[in-house]
Amino acid sequence: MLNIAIVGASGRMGRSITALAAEAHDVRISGALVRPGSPAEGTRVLGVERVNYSSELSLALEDAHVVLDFSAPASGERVAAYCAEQGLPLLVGTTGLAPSQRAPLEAAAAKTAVLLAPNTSLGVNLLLELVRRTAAALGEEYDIEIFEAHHGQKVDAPSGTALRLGEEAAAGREQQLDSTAVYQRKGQTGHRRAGDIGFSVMRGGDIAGEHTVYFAGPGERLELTHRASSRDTFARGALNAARWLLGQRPGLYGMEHVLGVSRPTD
Ligand SMILES: NC(=O)C1=CN([C@@H]2O[C@H](COP(=O)(O)OP(=O)(O)OC[C@H]3O[C@@H](n4cnc5c(N)ncnc54)[C@H](OP(=O)(O)O)[C@@H]3O)[C@@H](O)[C@H]2O)C=CC1
Ligand SMILES: O=C(O)C1=N[C@H](C(=O)O)C[C@H](O)C1
Repeated sequence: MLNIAIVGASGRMGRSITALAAEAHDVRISGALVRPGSPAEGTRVLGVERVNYSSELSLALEDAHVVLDFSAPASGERVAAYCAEQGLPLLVGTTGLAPSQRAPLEAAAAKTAVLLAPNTSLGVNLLLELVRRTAAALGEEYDIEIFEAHHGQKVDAPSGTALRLGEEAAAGREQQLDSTAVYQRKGQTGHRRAGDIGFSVMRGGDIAGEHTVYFAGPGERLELTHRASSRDTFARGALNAARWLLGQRPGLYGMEHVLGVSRPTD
């Protein structure tokens, strides 16, 4: 039985993972890290088991074989440092990480397996590969724009997935996203600069997650879209990643390693 501890267990993703884990025969939720003072703190009965929902890392993660973090950027460093110290494999699904919040996660990978996955769905991870190849094949004559739509409770923008799609598109053109990304347009913007990668964002309702990459060229437009119809698709991917993480050597991984999707730069 694979013991999984969740950071962010009472959130939307945490609840979805907990529900799917209850249906699986090979995994169980062994603990959950919650914020100090959270109403979720205490002992919960999950199925026939009593599970610690604690703000103490050592209690929340004590029986874990793998840790899944779907919470907020602020908790990442503390969790990653503890996982590194204990040699506990860690999946970070949280998005909206600033570079200074990502660095401690990368540092933890020297001591344990760390999987950074802004999107754990199978479809999006195939889309990343398609986008890189399409950008490489079409070149700069085709303008790239990325659109994403999510529910109104999402707190970061653009989504972590949209940013990864942008990185793949830029890499397909042998460029860096930092030097090509355009996140806002308003007023007298002037002509579109060749090579720009533009982002636009919609928030509303209960949209689980939608991403489209447009390649707009002379006389035609290619659109590659992924639509998640349920959060369960991310939860299923997270459980599969947890199964894969068990026994992995220390290092920094992505979903491409879990899914066996090759990347030209690997
Ligand atoms: N990788 C993927 O495939 C996916 C990633 N995500 C990402 O996962 C993250 C969570 O999304 P979602 O579940 O919708 O968000 P929610 O806001 O529903 O849940 C976040 C949870 O994290 C908890 N939390 C916040 N800060 C801390 C902390 N410092 N320590 C412990 N727990 C904390 C919150 O607790 P409290 O309720 O007390 O505030 C809450 O339970 C987001 O970054 C989102 O973008 C989402 C879907 C898929
Ligand atoms: O917050 C969400 O809901 C989601 N966040 C992830 C992201 O920012 O890319 C993944 C998914 O699209 C849902």
